[in-house]
Amino acid sequence: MTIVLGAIADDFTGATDLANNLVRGGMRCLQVIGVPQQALDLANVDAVVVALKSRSCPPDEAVADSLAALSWLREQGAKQLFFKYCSTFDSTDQGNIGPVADALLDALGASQTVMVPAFPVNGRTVYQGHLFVGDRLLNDSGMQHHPLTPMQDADLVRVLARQTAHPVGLTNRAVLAKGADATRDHLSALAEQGIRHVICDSLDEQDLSVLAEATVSLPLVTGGSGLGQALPAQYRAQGWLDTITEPGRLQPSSGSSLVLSGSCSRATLAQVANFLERQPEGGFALDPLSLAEGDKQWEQALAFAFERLEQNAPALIYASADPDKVNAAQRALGIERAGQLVEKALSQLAVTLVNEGVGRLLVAGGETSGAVVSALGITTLRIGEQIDPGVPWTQAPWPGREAPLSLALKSGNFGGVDFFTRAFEVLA
Ligand SMILES: Nc1ncnc2c1ncn2[C@@H]1O[C@H](COP(=O)(O)OP(=O)(O)O)[C@@H](O)[C@H]1O
Ligand SMILES: O=C(O)[C@@H](O)C(=O)COP(=O)(O)O
Repeated sequence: MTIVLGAIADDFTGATDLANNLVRGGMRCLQVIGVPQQALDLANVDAVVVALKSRSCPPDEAVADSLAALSWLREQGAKQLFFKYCSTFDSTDQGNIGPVADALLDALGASQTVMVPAFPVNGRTVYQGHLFVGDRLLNDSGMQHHPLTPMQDADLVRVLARQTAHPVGLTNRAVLAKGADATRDHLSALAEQGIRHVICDSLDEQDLSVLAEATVSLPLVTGGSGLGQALPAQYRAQGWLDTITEPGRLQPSSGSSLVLSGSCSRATLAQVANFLERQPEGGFALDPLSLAEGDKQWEQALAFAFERLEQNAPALIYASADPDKVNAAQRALGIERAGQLVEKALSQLAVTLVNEGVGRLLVAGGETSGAVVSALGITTLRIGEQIDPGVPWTQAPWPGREAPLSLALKSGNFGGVDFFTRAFEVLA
């Protein structure tokens, strides 16, 4: 038995986002954390998403990890490979989207791939190569203040050109409007001119469906989870998939509820504020400057969580802060150290509190989720019910416990304003 799609996601929330959309497209999908070290039973699996933490690490590391994932996915017989990055194209001039895409193309011996970040249901669209978040250009959407990958240019052709030595082209909406055959011809014409990376416009699901049809035969596609939802129909049309699978039901969850947030994105800041409005006693703020001074604040956070959990009330522990506060911490500590202090504190809280009975854990932020899930030692995730577009509940087996651990990994900018409350209602 071989899989149809093998995906490499550059962060953990992005991986669950893609897995969720593949499931919604009717595929049986398993998410694995890093390259599996043991053989997996993939008999009933159509797609595997390998979650990496390769978005913000040095480009060499991102390339090495992505190539290891590629090699494992090819061993599983994947017919098509998908490099999943953020729908807001999170990257820097050094990478990692360009270097990873180049390395994957080289390893596959392929000459061209498409770049399709759009996720229209969550407001991410691309027009004339420019990325919009809702009605704002990317560089005016809040993403210009991202702590690790500030996005200060919405022109993706220009952004990607700074990350690769190869030519970057554009397939715009006028081409897509002519349909899949015309789009395929356009891509071939660009390939003949040596254009290796093609940024693709997409305004809606119809555009994504045209792109999926035009690219189903490419060895490698890249982008956001919007394309992921459109591809399964094409795999069915190719005869590679013959069933439509309903999204799986997870086992009933049990245990206390905890939210850990290291995301400073606009949506998360509003979700933190909304939770605190509803439960003024329910939150504890971490500050990297205090964490740098020693263990005192971490111990206070732990004591706070224990108190809440004893009262059977959900606890929110967050480092999420507005750009001024983040900048001040980064100036004092350096960008990397500020982030690491937060990630370490939240991960250690997760490990201690899950071992003490937390059974429903919501983590906000991609890097943060990577740190927390890795510290928990989780290796596979089953995908369950969607809370909001791009964010499903997932489950991981938890040794010594009958019920698995229920885990929601929320991308920074995803989810409605009441997400931290409603997520647990969905689970109930
Ligand atoms: N108050 C803060 N000051 C500086 N850095 C922070 C602060 N809070 C969180 N961070 C760091 O910012 C980064 C946020 O990234 P991430 O978790 O991917 O969130 P998002 O999904 O919103 O991008 C993490 O590395 C986190 O540790
Ligand atoms: O494509 C997306 O927007 C998400 O799947 C994603 O990758 C978000 O990353 P974070 O905002 O860093 O969680």
